[in-house]
Amino acid sequence: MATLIVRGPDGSEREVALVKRITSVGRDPENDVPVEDPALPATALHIHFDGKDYNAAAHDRSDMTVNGKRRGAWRLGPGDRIRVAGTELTFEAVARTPLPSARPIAGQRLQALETLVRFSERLLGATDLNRLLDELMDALLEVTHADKGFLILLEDGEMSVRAARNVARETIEGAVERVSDSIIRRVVETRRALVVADALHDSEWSGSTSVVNLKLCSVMCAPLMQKGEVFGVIYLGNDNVVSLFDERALELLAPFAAQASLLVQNAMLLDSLRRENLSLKEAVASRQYGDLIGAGASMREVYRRIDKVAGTDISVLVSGETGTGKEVVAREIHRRSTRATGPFVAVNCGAIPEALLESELFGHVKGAFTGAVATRIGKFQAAHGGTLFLDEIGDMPLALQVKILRALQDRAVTKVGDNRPEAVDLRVVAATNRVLEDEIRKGTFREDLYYRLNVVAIHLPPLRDRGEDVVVIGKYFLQKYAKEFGARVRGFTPGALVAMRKYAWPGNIRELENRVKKAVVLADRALVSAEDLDLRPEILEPILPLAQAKEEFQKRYINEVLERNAGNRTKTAKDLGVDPRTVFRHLEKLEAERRGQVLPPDDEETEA
Ligand SMILES: Nc1ncnc2c1ncn2[C@@H]1O[C@H](COP(=O)(O)OP(=O)(O)OP(=O)(O)O)[C@@H](O)[C@H]1O
Repeated sequence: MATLIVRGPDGSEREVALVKRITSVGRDPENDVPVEDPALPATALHIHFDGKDYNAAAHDRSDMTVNGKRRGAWRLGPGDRIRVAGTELTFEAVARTPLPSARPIAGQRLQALETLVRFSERLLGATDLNRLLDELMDALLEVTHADKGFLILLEDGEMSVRAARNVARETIEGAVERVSDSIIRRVVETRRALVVADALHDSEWSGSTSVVNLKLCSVMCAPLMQKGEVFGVIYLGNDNVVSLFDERALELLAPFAAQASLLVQNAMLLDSLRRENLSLKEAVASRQYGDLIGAGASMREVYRRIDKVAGTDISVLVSGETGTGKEVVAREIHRRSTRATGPFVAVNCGAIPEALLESELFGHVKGAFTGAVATRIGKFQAAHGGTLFLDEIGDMPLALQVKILRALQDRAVTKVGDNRPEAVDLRVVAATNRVLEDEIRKGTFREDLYYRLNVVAIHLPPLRDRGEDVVVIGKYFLQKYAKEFGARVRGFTPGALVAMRKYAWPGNIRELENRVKKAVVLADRALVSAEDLDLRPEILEPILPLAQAKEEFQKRYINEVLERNAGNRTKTAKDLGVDPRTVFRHLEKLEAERRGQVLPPDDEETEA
């Protein structure tokens, strides 16, 4: 490294290393080389290093001589003597005495640790990964005195510059092209930090992209590691000072990089969770209708019907297998109706013993039967001004069906043991998982009541026929219960998603909810697996006779294509390369199945 021997007018002598690109000499203490010489101008000259040579230039026409001759500017060679006023400077291409480190490291370790603690504290409040990384780089520039810093992450083998900062705490534009570089490659390959003292003159690195593009003199690069793997690097440089970094500076950087690795990994995990959360929220929001989640064609048809009937007082009959959301639909109708501020009263007709059902529905007067110690109103009166939800209406005994029909026709009910009818103003939504038409045929359900309740029918498809909705609803429950139980679970494994799509879900959404809830409580990993959901291969794919398996597949496949085509039968037939009558026939069969009927086999099927 080049040096200047500085001799003052009093004969004192000292050696100064030329570590900067431009070194100023003068009387003013602000200069890089201040000299106590009253005759010397405030700044007398500059020595400029152009990457190859050192050039002296007189400042403001000051009287400068080199080797006894007056010069305005001069390319310096070994032993050249510069004189201004009473000061003499001798240029040496190499240091005469070993120089102390360019920057004293003592005390910096403490400063670095303090900065690290401050940074860690900031992490606790950090909400955004990009800002956090910028803060990390700013802290590192402060500690190491680098004037440029880059945090580069390796994602899927690709380098991406996640933070690029200069001392002014500004983002360096176009950083990717500037640093994609052999120095980084070396650090990634060796997994070891690297210091380059005088990069412009180091034959190994002087051609590297970053050194050329950023005109770097000093470079220090350390890996960010997790479980022995490099996932990024911290790259620091200075374009002004050579030999800024040495082994001791590396020692300073090492704990910082180790801690930063943890912090960055954590922050990245948090960031990905936040992003996943947000996209799930968006997905749920775009697939949500009140408390109902799902946006497949069949559910969109359900929403359309709810929209149509909600504002009226029309009776609605909701049908669907157990756990498909019939009560949620009833509540949604109520919530969107003009009765929303009134009560919503649910009665499970199948769960109440027959002897108690009448009094439960219509109330009783004191002494009406043994145990009737006080007069009580029934569910009909409780629902006055609101909506009465009659769940499992198919389980209602015939005798009571007559009374319900009368109450709905007369808009009045009479308590058990009383003979004074009371007016009630309510809307009825009934639900059933039975096929009521069959019950009528069997004589267990009254046709007149059926028509009274079934002014508009809403059918809820089973979960297995709702396509991708099963995943969206599953993720919604996962998120909900992870939050409720403070669990660290953040998603499903790909295997779990496949299993969820394959499984038949006999208990529908209630079963999905229960399985996910249990998995969230018990899971000890971030991702819930098919095993956590108790979806073992044997319950996913029961072995069927080939003909039945073919039929099942065909049914599912046509449903899927129909779903993709938003229910358009002609397009579905065209896509499947079949006659439209095949699709119509398929839908007829589904409808018959829903009613529990069996259609005669087609010619095609008979042949098969
Ligand atoms: N589309 C949906 N999105 C989110 N949650 C749903 C959806 N459908 C149903 N659920 C939830 O599934 C569970 C079962 O729903 P609900 O009780 O309404 O079903 P049901 O058809 O009335 O059942 P049952 O016939 O057994 O009375 C509830 O916890 C409900 O909140």
